[in-house]
Amino acid sequence: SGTTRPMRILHYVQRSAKCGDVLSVISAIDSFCSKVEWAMNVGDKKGEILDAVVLETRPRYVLELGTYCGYSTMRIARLLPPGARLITIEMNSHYAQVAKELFQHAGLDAQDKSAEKRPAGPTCKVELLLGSSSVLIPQLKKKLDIDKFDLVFIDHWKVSYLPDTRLLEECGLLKSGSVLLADNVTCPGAPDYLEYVRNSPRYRSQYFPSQLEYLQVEDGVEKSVFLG
Ligand SMILES: Cc1ncccc1-c1cc(O)c2nc[nH]c(=O)c2c1
Ligand SMILES: [Mg+2]
Repeated sequence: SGTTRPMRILHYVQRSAKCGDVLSVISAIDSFCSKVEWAMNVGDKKGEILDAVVLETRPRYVLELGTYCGYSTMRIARLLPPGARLITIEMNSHYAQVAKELFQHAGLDAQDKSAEKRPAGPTCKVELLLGSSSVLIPQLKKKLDIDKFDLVFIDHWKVSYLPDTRLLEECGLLKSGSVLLADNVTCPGAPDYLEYVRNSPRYRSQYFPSQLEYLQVEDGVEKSVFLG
């Protein structure tokens, strides 16, 4: 039945955002999703909290769980210094394809790591992995030569927040001071994840109240520092 929502976002951006200008791509997505059609980007309000946490953490290695159209990937990437690496995992191949095309429009040097034809080692900041986070997380050290993540942005599916966090711990991908930032802990909600990070002695957790993207509905993000 014609186009999908991610395609409509992509077409709007291609028509109205300036090539090579990541800020204009971000604001074009926000204006489309607030004026034309809602979509599950982290959005501008929670996006400002994300920005603040990225700037405060100054991460060199970032993991994002849930790329969707790449809106938060671009918000994070624009604040990272050259040499930093941002790995984003998406299990929906259509979402991943749209994200890649949005990165291209934004002039973000992004690479589809699942593609065969790629130069060895990271030549660019954003590395998009296609697949399930529970399958890919245990492969990150070996396949991508990553040791620990300084920041993890969790924004995929609420039932996966807790198991994937436990997996990150078990795979030795977190170090003392690593920051987890989880979207949607109020809406749609991730109660088991919240219970865990708020009660575990291994985390210091803080809730940032906000609103669901583009709506007047309450939501918030949870920042949890791993204590090792
Ligand atoms: C889709 C939706 N409907 C009503 C209320 C909230 C949502 C919603 C919002 C988000 O920011 C999401 N982020 C990642 N993954 C999601 O599934 C998701 C779902
Ligand atoms: Mg979200």
